[in-house]
Amino acid sequence: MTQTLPAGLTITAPITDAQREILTPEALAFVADLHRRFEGRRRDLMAAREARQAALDAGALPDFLPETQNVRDGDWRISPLPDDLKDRRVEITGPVDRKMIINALNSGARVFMADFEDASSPTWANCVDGQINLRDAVRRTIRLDTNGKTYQLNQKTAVLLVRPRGWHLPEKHVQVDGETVYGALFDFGLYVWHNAQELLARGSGPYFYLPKMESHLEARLWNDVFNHAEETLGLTRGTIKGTVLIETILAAFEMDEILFELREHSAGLNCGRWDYIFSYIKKLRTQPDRILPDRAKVSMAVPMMQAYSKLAIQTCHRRGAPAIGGMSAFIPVKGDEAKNAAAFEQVRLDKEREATNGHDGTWVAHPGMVELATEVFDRLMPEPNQIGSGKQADLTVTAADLLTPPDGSVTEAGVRMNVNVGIQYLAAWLRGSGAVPIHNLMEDAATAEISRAQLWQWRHHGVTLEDGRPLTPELWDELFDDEAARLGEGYADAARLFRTTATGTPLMDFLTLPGYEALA
Ligand SMILES: CC(=O)SCCNC(=O)CCNC(=O)[C@H](O)C(C)(C)COP(=O)(O)OP(=O)(O)OC[C@H]1O[C@@H](n2cnc3c(N)ncnc32)[C@H](O)[C@@H]1OP(=O)(O)O
Ligand SMILES: O=CC(=O)O
Ligand SMILES: [Mg+2]
Repeated sequence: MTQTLPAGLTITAPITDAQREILTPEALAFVADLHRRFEGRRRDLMAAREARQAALDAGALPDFLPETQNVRDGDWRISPLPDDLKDRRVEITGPVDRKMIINALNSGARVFMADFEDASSPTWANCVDGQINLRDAVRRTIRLDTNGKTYQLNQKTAVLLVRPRGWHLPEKHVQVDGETVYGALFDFGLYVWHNAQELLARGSGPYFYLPKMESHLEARLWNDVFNHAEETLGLTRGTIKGTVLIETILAAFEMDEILFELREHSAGLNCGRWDYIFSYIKKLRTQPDRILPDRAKVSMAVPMMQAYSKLAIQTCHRRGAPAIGGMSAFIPVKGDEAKNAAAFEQVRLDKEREATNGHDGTWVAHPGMVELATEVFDRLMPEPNQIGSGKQADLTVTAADLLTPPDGSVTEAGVRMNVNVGIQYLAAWLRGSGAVPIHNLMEDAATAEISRAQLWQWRHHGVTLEDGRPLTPELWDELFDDEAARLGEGYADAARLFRTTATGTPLMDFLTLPGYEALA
């Protein structure tokens, strides 16, 4: 069977019969229309990111924007939340793999975020088969027979949210009028085209998580995309809902503005703590007084991360919006009772901190953590959410609170750990797996980004290690090469790529961009 493509659109990848059901001429025409309308603005916004980075490289610091003071001072609220997004106490996340989708929807969590972003390696097969899986999940026909086991949906399942790729990631297999289509519009467009009406008929809606934004103008672009999609698909204005991940240091200064831009479409904010740390390092990379200690020491308990989380809670609640917490990397440990108990204890402490601060829900990485997180939020959040709780209402967060790095040193073990985990993760990503357990922790693209950005920052500034030795380029090379050698020849390609992303000048924007060139 040959594929009829809309005028001007080409696909440079093989298409299976099953994928043809997603890549229909009508759905692709919708994607092409989104591209033609919005690609110019996307490109301008990426150029604005570069200009902002140049100012930060020259020594500027992020601050609250003077030109949007009226938005911060104004008395407005987001549109009322749909019923199925009022109580989001526990949200599980995972890649768009068929088994994971079924397991996550059955996990007992209130919400499942199906991820085309940090947890997915964006191979063509992952991206398009992920859409097949989501279509079947929405229609409740999803089923998998594997290893002698049948997977299908329980009667009661989680509410489905989808995270498309960020504004920066191309979908290299699709061109419109000779230009590459970007992943955000491809993932969003296909999902909303195939599922919006079906979701509404089933009492839910087209709901999204929006990643990695750096300004309210990027949120405005998503809002305009939503408006246009609603008009095209005959949906009532405000049907599409987006929860924005505050996971860049710049977005932390524009939380009110982001909610305002999306106010008809907003379902709140989330603290994407991993990319937030990556963004802090990346944006302030040239500034010697902003060096972070070992990755493991930048926990949610440190002042700068507490300021970020509490500001998200205060901002959201003032606007009638939920403030969802973030992800703890701990997952159940098989075959070691003590380590397993310690992992559960870490998650319990993290979720208790979030619920006590006033978050309206949290993320877990594994079905084994759903019960624990639910118990914590049931105990500390008796209402469906904490929007009216008044928690953090009197808080004052300054720019310095968000920008002051935590105390703590850089150690040889910290350098080695970043190299080891970064290479292992990248090797898995290059093989098509975007989320993997490493040293009993869940790791995804954001881990690798933090790791290589730290390695770059520590090398660039020649930090002094805790034991007094300066991290010279020679010592850095020695530690890197030693860790890479320990992993063995099977990791050579990943090690080479990881090294480039941890040393190139200036620091590369995203390791997934050069990585994507190597993906099928
Ligand atoms: C920074 C951020 O962006 S965080 C958000 C993005 N990251 C993620 O979403 C990562 C989510 N987590 C995962 O992908 C997985 O937990 C992993 C890859 C880390 C570990 O997965 P596994 O190696 O399969 O773990 P494990 O063997 O313990 O799994 C046991 C069962 O739970 C299932 N499972 C594990 N994690 C999940 C999940 N997040 N969603 C659904 N099912 C899951 C497995 O499929 C397996 O099912 P089975 O018994 O039917 O075969
Ligand atoms: O996407 C979530 C994060 O922490 O990064
Ligand atoms: Mg992230």
